[in-house]
Amino acid sequence: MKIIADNTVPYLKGIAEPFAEVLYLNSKEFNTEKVKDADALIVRSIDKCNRKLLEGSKVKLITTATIGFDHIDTKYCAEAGITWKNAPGCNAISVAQYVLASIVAISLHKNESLNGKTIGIIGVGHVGKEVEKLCTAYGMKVLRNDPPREEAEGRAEFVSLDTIAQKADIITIHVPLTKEGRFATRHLADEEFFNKLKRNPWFINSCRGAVHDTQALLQAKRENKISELVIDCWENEPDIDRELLEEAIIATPHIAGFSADGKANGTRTCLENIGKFFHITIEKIGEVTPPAPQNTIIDLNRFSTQSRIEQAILASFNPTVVDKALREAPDKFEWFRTNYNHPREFRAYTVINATPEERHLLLSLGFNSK
Ligand SMILES: NC(=O)c1ccc[n+]([C@@H]2O[C@H](COP(=O)([O-])OP(=O)(O)OC[C@H]3O[C@@H](n4cnc5c(N)ncnc54)[C@H](O)[C@@H]3O)[C@@H](O)[C@H]2O)c1
Ligand SMILES: O=C(O)[C@H](O)[C@H](O)COP(=O)(O)O
Repeated sequence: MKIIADNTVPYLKGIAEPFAEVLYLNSKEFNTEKVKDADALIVRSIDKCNRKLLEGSKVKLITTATIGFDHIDTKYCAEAGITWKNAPGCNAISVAQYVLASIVAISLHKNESLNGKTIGIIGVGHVGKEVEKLCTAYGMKVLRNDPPREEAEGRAEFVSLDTIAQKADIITIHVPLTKEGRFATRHLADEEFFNKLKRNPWFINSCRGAVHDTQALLQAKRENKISELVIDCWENEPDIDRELLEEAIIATPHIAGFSADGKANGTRTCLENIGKFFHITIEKIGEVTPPAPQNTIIDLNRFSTQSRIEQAILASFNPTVVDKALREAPDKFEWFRTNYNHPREFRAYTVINATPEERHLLLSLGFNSK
């Protein structure tokens, strides 16, 4: 069988070769001619899988190493008899840790405790649930908005978008990008939404850029309806809005889900999908693992007596590092994504010299601690 894989999917090379001919292409090289005799495609969010690419090909399966699948024309796939699969949850913990690290960095910068703040989570699926876990452990109050889940599960656990707008100190969005249907999310955060904000919240978009309306967001920030902005996902990536970059306190090149753990999960899921679909046992799948961090120990005694947990979080992943790089060279948006030094998630670290109280929090955040 023949697989065509994006050559920037990490930890993939050598794993499928024992059972398939594998051709690695960069995103720009994916074209009709190249994919026409492939049985399966392994893709990323930057690889548009639509009629133009697929018509006339013998592709049977598209598997994307991502949670989002707005780059796959699912209607066309249904029409053409092409099965597609994503990797649900693969990098959910990574995104949640990105959100926590970002708000921790802002809280240190502003000298404002997160404890007691209310975070409004819009979209409470794989990512939103992980954000909720971390923020609850951190002593924050959580408001959850998810109309599709509310409709299926009842109202008790959920609030309206208006309630989020009125009551949240921090708003973070974790919905898929959808352009049609009752729950369409394109420009969900628009002028009407921003006009309802009451508490000058911090606003975070680490799902898809088109879920906010850039002009409305800029206006809301300039009118101080939003006090701080964290942007990982942008409209029109990689050609990002430079004014929004200026306004954001943390601006990153769509890397919230880029932990090494999340990337390995995404790759492994793609291989599992191929295995199931074509009835193949993939002997080397166990080799798809993230590398250990250079130093697995975080010693709290290194840090000043205040904010030791916050410093431990930022020692494992600090969004301000990639923020600085992006500001210096916003044209290199995609380059930063391809050449990213994937951090490990909290679970790869053991934090030492914690007090019993600190240890309790560290364990609930997902660190090891002794
Ligand atoms: N920045 C990154 O690196 C990164 C990483 C992972 C995921 N993402 C994005 O985040 C999105 C969410 O990921 P997930 O794993 O939580 O997906 P998911 O499908 O598990 O959850 C999405 C949730 O959003 C809810 N939802 C749908 N429409 C809604 C609406 N109009 N209002 C409120 N809620 C709505 C759904 O009911 C669901 O519970 C992905 O689709 C992807 O686009 C980005
Ligand atoms: O949808 C997802 O999983 C994320 O947005 C993910 O970070 C996209 O990663 P990419 O395919 O662009 O490497």
